[in-house]
Amino acid sequence: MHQFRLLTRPSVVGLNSKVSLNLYLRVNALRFKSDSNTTDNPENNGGNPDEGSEKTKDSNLPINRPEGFHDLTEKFNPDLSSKVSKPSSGLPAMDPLLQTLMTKTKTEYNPVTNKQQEGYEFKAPKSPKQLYKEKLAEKARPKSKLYKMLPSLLICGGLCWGIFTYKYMTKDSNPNIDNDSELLREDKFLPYMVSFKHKINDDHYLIELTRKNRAEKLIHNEQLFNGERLWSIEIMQPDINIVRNYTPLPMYVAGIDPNTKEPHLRLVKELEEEGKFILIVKRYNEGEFSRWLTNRNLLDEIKIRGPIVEYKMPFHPLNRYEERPQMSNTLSSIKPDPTWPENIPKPENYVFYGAGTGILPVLQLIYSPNPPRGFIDIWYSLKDESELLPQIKTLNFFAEKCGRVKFHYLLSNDKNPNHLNKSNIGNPTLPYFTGGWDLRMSEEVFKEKLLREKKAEIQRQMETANSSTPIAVESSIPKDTVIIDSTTDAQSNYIQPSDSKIKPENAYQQWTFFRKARGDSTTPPPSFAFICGPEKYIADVSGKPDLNNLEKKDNGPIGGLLKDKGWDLSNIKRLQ
Ligand SMILES: Cc1cc2nc3c(=O)[nH]c(=O)nc-3n(C[C@H](O)[C@H](O)[C@H](O)COP(=O)(O)OP(=O)(O)OC[C@H]3O[C@@H](n4cnc5c(N)ncnc54)[C@H](O)[C@@H]3O)c2cc1C
Repeated sequence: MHQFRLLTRPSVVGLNSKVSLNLYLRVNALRFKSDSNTTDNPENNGGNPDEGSEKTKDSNLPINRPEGFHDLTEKFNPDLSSKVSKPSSGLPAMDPLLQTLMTKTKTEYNPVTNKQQEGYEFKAPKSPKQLYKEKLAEKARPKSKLYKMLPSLLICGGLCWGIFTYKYMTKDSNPNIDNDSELLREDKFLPYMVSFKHKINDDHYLIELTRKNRAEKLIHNEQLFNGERLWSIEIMQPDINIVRNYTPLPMYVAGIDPNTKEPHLRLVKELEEEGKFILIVKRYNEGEFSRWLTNRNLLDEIKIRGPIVEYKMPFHPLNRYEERPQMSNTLSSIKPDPTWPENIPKPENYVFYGAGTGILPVLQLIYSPNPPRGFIDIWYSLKDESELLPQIKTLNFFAEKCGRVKFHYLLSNDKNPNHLNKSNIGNPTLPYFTGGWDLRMSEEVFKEKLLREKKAEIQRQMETANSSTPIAVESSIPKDTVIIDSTTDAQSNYIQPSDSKIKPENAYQQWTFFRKARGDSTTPPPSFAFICGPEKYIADVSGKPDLNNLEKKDNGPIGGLLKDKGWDLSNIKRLQ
C-alpha cells in the first residue's frame, strides 16, 4: 500500500523522469529495508513467521527484476494494489530521509528554462508565400494611437520649425514688420500713427499720436508719463533723414465737440491709457520739419524714438512717501494731497520761464501722474492767446486753484510788447533738502515739536481737570529742552494739522480752507529755475547754453535776467 503511494507521487507532481526514477529507487530501497525489518520482527507480523516470509517473497519482486523502470512500473501497476495485505497493528514509521524528500519544494518542470536541453531540430526556411503572409498579418495588426499620429506630428513639427526659421531669418531684414512690444524705445524708431489732427490757430496744431498695434503693446504695463522726469521724443522725417524733438503731453482725444469741432482732451491716468499722447506743434514757414509734420494726415505713419530724458528731478526724501495726486478734468475730482510726515524736509519750489511751445515741458510735469509736490511759479510768454487750447487753459486754472502753480501770462506782439523783465524775476532760495544733514536736522525739529505738543496737551488737561488731582508733567520733559514756539516752525505752513477732524474732499478744498486761510497764499520762493523757449529767449533770460562736451553738460555761462538776481549754473536748467 505504501509502496504504491510513493511510486505514483512523482507522476502527480510532475517531476522529470530522472528525478522520478531516482526517487523511486531510493524510496524502494528504504521501503525494502523497512519491510525486511518488519518481517524480521515477528511482532509486526502478528507473531507469524511464515506469513512474513511469504510477504517478503512478494515484496522483494522489484529487486529480483532490476532490468529497468518499465518493468517496475508494470509490476507495480496500481491495480495490483487492491491486494490488501493483512492489517498490521500500526503504521510503519516513516524514514526521516524519505520525509525530507517528500517535503522538498515541488517545482513545475518547464522545458523552456532547462538550459541543459539541446535541440537538434532543423527549421526549414520560410517560403516567400509564408513571408508575404506574415508581412500582411504584421500590417493588419492594430497599432497604438501614438504610432498612428506619428506622421501628423512630424508634419506639424516640421511646419512649426519652418515658420519659426522664416520669421527668425526675416526678422530684421524687413523693417516694416513691427516686432517690438514696447511703446517707446530710446535706441530705435517705432511706428506711430496720426490718430487725430486739429488746427489750434494759424500756426499751431494739435496732433494725437497712437502707437501702432497699441492694444498688443500695452501688455507690458509701461508707464511713460511720470512727474519725476521731463522728457521728449525724437521724430524722424524719413525722406530727408532729419530728426526733431517734441514734447508729448499726457493726454488723448476722448471725443469731438459737434459744434466747435474741438477735441475733448482726457488726461492719461491709467496704464491702459498709455500708448497715446498729444503734441502741440508750431509750424514755421521756413521750417522744413514742422511743415512736414503738420502736413501729415490721419492714419499716416510716423517713426518715433524715446523717451529722451531732458531733466530728472533730484532725489527728495518725500519721494519715499505717498505721491501727490494727478490733475483731473474736473476741479472737484482732484484728490487732496496726502498728509506727508512732518519730520521730512518740505518739497522744493520751482520757477519756470517759458515762451511759445517752450511752455510744454512744464505742462507735461504738472499733468503727469506723480506731479512735483512743490509749488511752481510759471512765467509764460506768448504771442497770441489763441495758441493756447481752451481746455489746456482750464486745466492750468484748476492747477492754480489747488495751490500747485501760478501762471503769469505775458501776451506780447509787435504792437504791444510785454516781455519778461527784471521785476518778474525773484531771488533764488536754498533748497529744503540738500543731503543727509537736512534729515538729521529735521528729525531734531520733529522731536521738539512732539515735546511741544505733549506739553500743550498736558496743560489743557491741567486746566480742565480738578485741582485736587494735579498731574506731574514737567518731569517727563527734560529740563534742558528748548521749546520752540509753533509760529517759528518751518513745517507748520506746509503740513495740514493731523488732529483736524474735518478732512478736505478735494485738492481745491484743501488749498482754500486749510492752507490759504492760514495765510499761505503767498508764492513761496523757488530754489530751482527752468528756462525753455527759442534760442533768443533763453539767451535773454539766462544766457546762452553750451552743450558742446561729451557729457552734454550745460557749461554756458549764466547771463541775462537771472544772473542779475543771483542765480547760477547750480540752480538752473536751460531746455533748448
Ligand atoms: C527738447 C525739445 C522739445 C521740443 N518740443 C517742441 C514741441 O513740443 N513743439 C514744437 O513745436 N516744437 C518743439 N521743439 C522744437 C522743434 O524741435 C523744432 O526745432 C521746431 O519744430 C522747428 O523745426 P523746423 O525743422 O521746422 O525748423 P528749422 O528748420 O529747425 O528752423 C527754421 C526756422 O524756424 C524758426 N524756428 C525754429 N525753431 C524755433 C523756435 N523754437 N522758436 C522760434 N523760432 C524757431 C527759426 O527762424 C529757424 O530759422 C522742441 C525742441 C526741443 C529741443
